[in-house]
Amino acid sequence: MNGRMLYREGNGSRIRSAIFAGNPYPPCPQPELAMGLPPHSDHGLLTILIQNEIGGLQLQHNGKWVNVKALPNSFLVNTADHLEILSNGRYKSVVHRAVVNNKATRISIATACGPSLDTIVSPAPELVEDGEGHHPPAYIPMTYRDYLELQQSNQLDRKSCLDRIRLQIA
Ligand SMILES: O=C(O)CCC(=O)C(=O)O
Ligand SMILES: [Fe+2]
Repeated sequence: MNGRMLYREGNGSRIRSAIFAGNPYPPCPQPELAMGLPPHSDHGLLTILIQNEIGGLQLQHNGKWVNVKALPNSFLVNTADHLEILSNGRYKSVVHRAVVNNKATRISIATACGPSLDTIVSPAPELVEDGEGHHPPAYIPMTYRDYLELQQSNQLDRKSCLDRIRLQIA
């Protein structure tokens, strides 16, 4: 069973949040017919992932799925949705998924590091050019709380949450 837990810490406007997710993937007799975790990108700024030595994480790169080697005693850091929004699209949120195997249990613990739930996440003003309009804001501002609710709702119509707030730039 997967578990998620929200942790908040800080004072005044500098409150931050971390959401821990424990993901166990038991062996599957027909791994080619199953998916451990479907393709998605993470909310928050960065995700820190710890995993045991059984591989299974794949990243999407140039339209292909690439296996991530599970290095012992290491943290893997993924860029997530709010870093893409804050950087106005300069840093892309990595799309990833977890596949299963028929030999051993894989375990991962992901920590999504984000702002406080009331923070309105929008492109940083320094990265939005108003004069010549080279980099107009590319995402609709939204509180972290509303973003989490949208991501967990059934209103995404098979789109990613990021696609729902991405503005079409002419
Ligand atoms: O198990 C993994 O490697 C990925 C976990 C993950 O993507 C998540 O919890 O968001
Ligand atoms: Fe993830």
